[in-house]
Amino acid sequence: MYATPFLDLPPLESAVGEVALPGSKSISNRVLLLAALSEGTTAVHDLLDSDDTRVMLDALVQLGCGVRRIAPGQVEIDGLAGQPPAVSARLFLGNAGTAMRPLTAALAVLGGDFVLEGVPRMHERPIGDLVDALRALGCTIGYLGNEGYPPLAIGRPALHLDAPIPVRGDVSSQFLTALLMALPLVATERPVVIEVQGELISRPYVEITLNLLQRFGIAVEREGWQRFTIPAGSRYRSPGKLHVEADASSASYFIALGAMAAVEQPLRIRGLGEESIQGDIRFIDAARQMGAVVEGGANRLAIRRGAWPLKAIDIDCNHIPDAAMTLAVMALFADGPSTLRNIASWRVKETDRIAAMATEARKLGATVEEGPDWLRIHPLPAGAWKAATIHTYDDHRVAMCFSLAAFNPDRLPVRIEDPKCVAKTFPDYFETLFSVARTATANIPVLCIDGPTASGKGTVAAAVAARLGYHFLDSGAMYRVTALAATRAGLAIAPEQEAAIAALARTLPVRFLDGRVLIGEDDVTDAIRTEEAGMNASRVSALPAVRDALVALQHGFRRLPGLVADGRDMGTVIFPGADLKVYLTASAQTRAERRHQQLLAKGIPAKIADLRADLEARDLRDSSRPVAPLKPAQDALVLDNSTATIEQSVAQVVSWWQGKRPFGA
Ligand SMILES: Nc1ncnc2c1ncn2[C@@H]1O[C@H](COP(=O)(O)OP(=O)(O)O)[C@@H](O)[C@H]1O
Ligand SMILES: Nc1ccn([C@@H]2O[C@H](COP(=O)(O)OP(=O)(O)O)[C@@H](O)[C@H]2O)c(=O)n1
Repeated sequence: MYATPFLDLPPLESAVGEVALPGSKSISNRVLLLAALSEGTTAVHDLLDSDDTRVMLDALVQLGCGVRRIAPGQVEIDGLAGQPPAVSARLFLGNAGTAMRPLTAALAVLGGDFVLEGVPRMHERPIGDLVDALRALGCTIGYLGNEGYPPLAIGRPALHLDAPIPVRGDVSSQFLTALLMALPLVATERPVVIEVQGELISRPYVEITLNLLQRFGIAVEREGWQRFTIPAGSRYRSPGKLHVEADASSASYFIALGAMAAVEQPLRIRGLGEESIQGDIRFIDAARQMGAVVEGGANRLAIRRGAWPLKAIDIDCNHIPDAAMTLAVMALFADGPSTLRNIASWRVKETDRIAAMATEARKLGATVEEGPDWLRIHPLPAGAWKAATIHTYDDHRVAMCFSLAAFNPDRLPVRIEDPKCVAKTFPDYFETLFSVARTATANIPVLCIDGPTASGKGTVAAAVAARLGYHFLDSGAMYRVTALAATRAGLAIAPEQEAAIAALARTLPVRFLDGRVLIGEDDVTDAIRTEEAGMNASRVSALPAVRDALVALQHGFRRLPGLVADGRDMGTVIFPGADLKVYLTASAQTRAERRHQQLLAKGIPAKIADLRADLEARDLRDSSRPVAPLKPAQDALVLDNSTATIEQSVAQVVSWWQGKRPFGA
């Protein structure tokens, strides 16, 4: 996950390969609650690991449920068989509508002393229609903030279930889902009837609910989409084991990606097929209308670009409310204006999604018209795109949708603010995107930090990389590893052994893993950091054939979404076209003192004067060698940080970087 303030997506050109998607959020949270309400233990496989499922699991633990995390994506839940042993709890449900609504209903009919609350946005998402329905059947629910919105206080009910229970269906289908999941708990002696008032929106989500209720032993009788009867004698029983399908809404971004960018080979999706029980699988039909070529199997999909530009679409989105947001960005690549209709529910989601999509698409240069329940997006021709900073409103779908704008024909980058908001349903969304997206190497930004030893290059470069979400290349480590491997192989670090050391360097099984450096399985992180290893590295690095041998390895670090490279010749030789080159330096005395501190911290005694003499010798060798000598690139910005702190140096480099980006303020 990218926990950076923003993530810059370089211009992307095509997509190829296969993705495995996280489990469905809708199925995951329903299954967790149903398992909790059942008799017996349920083993849930392929569960989505995200913010929304985490708050649900935490709530179930607080309610006294046995929850065992067996492996990533696998939990076991001991059902409460309808009676929460905890009679009072204060549950924090984040921004998860799929936790708030069903838990409200279930706890209100079971009764107790509960408070249900969430993040500020959750307290702006209406729940009044569900509360009205629950109060009508005798539940005790109070509003702790604004009337009609969470947080809620739940007390003990005096239930009367003889008359049909009315619930509005035209604001959120989650109200009906909540009642359908709660009422089997009290339909023991007589049937319970629910009547939907108004047109039921988002029906496919109700179908998921009915399908899962069935698996947990509850056969709801349905008359049209207006009347639902929970039969007398209903009792939740665990199905034992249950697999969660991959999330069809998450798949929409990759279906769109295939339609836009899988030109030669199809893009493949695992864990989801055309027969999915999730309504958003019908996004496939919309994508096909826009020109995608989609082939589906039982548990896989393959998507290719068909029509290009995409074909404009005019579509009622009631059946695919979440995935339809993806169409809004695809519409920018269409052959005419596209209209998305019947999307009033977007206004009460994580944010007002109609306003959000319109505002952000306009930043890209698009013409967008919006109404109370519709959106019309005009295509954005080549030459008219702008490099935009996309605000994401703590809404995972806004972030994921707009990532597709990186495929714009003007080859402009797109900045996504707060990229970690995708954690709600798809924590590794951007990593998954980068695993299949392709672009010319020249499009991948590089920031170089070169300079003499102990100037702070490594420290500053790693911090800048972390701030930007970029990869980090510590090129010095490669020379250090090569020198160590040569010494261990009994090779003298001298010109006579140049060819042999170069051959060794070319096939060295070196790996960089979470700050550790490995040769094969051998962890050499500490061994390469001694002063002696630094001096040997300096010697080995003066051998031209060795430098040559390490070029490809260094170029290999230039991967999406970008690279910060630290060394001596990053800006002069390895990445001469880098977007920003910084030459970081400090006085010899300051650098010797820093090294001294560094060694002391490791418990290694040293004298500042000796260290200074050593580093001056190293500077001299590094800067006087004929091949790739240490010197600032002509277009480098020099930063003498003798009197600056690490944080000040990092801030200066990031600020220079921002100045080079096309996003404006
Ligand atoms: N601006 C700075 N002010 C104070 N100490 C610094 C500064 N920059 C780096 N250091 C410290 O100096 C030491 C050497 O930094 P390092 O990043 O290893 O340098 P290099 O990679 O250039 O050899 C580290 O212990 C680091 O924490
Ligand atoms: N791009 C690079 C990086 C390091 N080197 C050499 O490798 C040695 C060790 O590099 P390093 O960056 O780990 O060293 P420090 O600056 O941390 O002391 C340097 O003294 C350089 O001689 C190089 O020649 N080219």
